[in-house]
Amino acid sequence: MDISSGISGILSLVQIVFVVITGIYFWNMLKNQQNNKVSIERESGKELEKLQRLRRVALTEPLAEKTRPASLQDIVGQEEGIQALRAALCGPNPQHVIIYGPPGVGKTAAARLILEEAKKQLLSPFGADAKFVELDGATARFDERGIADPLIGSVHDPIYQGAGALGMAGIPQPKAGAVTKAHGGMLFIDEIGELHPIQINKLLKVLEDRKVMLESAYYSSEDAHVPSHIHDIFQNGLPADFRLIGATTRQPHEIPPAIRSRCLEVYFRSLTGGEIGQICRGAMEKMEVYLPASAIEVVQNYATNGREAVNIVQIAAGLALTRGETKVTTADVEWVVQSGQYSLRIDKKIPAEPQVGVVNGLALAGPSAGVLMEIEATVSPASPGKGKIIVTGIVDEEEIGSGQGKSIRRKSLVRSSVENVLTVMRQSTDIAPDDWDIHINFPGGTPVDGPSAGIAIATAVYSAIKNQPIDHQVAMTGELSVRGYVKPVGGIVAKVEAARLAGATRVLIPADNQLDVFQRYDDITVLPMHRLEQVLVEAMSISGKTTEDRHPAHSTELLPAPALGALGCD
Ligand SMILES: Nc1ncnc2c1ncn2[C@@H]1O[C@H](COP(=O)(O)OP(=O)(O)OP(=O)(O)O)[C@@H](O)[C@H]1O
Repeated sequence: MDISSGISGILSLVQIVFVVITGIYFWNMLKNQQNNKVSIERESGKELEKLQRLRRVALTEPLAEKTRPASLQDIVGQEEGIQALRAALCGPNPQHVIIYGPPGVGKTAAARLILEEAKKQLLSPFGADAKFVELDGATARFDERGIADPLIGSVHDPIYQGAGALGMAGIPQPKAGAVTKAHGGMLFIDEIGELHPIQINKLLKVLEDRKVMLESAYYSSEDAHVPSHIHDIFQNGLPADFRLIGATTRQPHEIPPAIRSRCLEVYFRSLTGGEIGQICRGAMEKMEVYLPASAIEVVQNYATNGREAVNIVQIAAGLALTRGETKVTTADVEWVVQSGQYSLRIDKKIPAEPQVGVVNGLALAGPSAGVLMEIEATVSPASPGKGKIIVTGIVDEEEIGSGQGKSIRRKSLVRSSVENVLTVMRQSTDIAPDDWDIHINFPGGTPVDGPSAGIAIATAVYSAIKNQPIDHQVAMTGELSVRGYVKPVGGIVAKVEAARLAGATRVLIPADNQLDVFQRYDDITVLPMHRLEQVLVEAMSISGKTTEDRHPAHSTELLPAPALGALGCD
């Protein structure tokens, strides 16, 4: 055997060993892959089985869903608000809307139903498949890096999206947000006042453009690997033509003006005890249980809104149903209000009889929640020109503009109103307020502020000094200028409504606040006031004559100087 044949033998052996090793390597690799596949399939099989087991479990329909209003007619007490919603959204040119109102009075329920109502209209642009998309402004936080934004949408860049096919190929993927999901339908943003200012700005841009433009540093219009639909999205935007319904428990002035100016503003009001009772009876029927009148009365006394009413009925019904009964007892409801620590609801009513120095003022307890607010004044003689003023039950000082980088502290507006009242009296009347110690009180435990109590404060002080009672069936609201003019105030509809619900027969409002809708009320007369003299005549005329007797057709002309001879017209 020569050397060369020995070498070639060794080489062949090495080759064989190499081939065997490579073969074993690939065989192992295949086996591993096979094993992986089998274990993934086994794992996936187990998960699927778990999922199917979960899907087979179904509880009965929750009582909260059973009691949810199924049509706009089921929503109690919000006729005006629903009419405004219909006008805004059910016509041929629907508008964006913001619904203001206290919590739990039917804002969400109405918004959820209005799209279906709109679809019934022949000229409505909403198609049969138009979607209603909901988002909660309080939880819809966006990511400042733009990686996730449930409202506007975002781009999953390859670096974040993992090893999917498009990610591997380095292609950014646009992800639609709620504005695009709502395209062609309605986008409902509950608690819209809680959205971050940047989100509001982005939303405004979408409302303006009716589409969303998305950006990514990973996108190149030249890249031939990018699929055409992604080119299309980056170049033309994602469609986002929808109508916005925002709901908020905040006051209108707390909502950014830019969004307010693009929306029709709709107000839902707080519910009366009677309306709470009606909601209670509706819930009872839907839950197929029975509550005696005394139990409904307990709910009426403790629930301050529709949601609380329905919750109390649900828990009380739960107690009865677990006993195997469908009759809910008054004791069940009492137990729920005690254990739930509900507070007794106080529906403010007008006083039983005329009193000296006590006047029914009107205030706002929310954007569309008016309340009757008693204002009382007492006086005692002081040394001439040395009288003191005490004002209690008010906000002393308030901070405004906080949270927006700048805040200022200002003196209470009620205190300013008191000073205006005294100026008017000093200048134009035969009474000298500086000769009296005057105590003005706003009872009720909730500090009040705002200028709209001006005419009420003046009436209370005037009545106390003159020792002349004020008609207990009159309520009033209006700012008083230092020259004795009655200036307009906010929330007039809610305030008139509160006066009406409290049992007032006449309500005095600034002439500039007069609305046609007030003519429709048949249980209260709304009288427009220009000057304080008119206010005093109306407030202190308790001879039993009606307003019609005194001023036919509710004349808004300036009255002659009042017989009271106190305040002169200027
Ligand atoms: N006016 C109403 N008429 C009938 N049911 C009502 C009314 N208001 C509230 N409810 C009941 O309370 C539930 C909750 O009401 P809804 O969510 O509509 O209130 P909301 O005003 O949107 O409150 P929030 O501001 O807290 O979201 C409803 O599903 C309904 O069962």
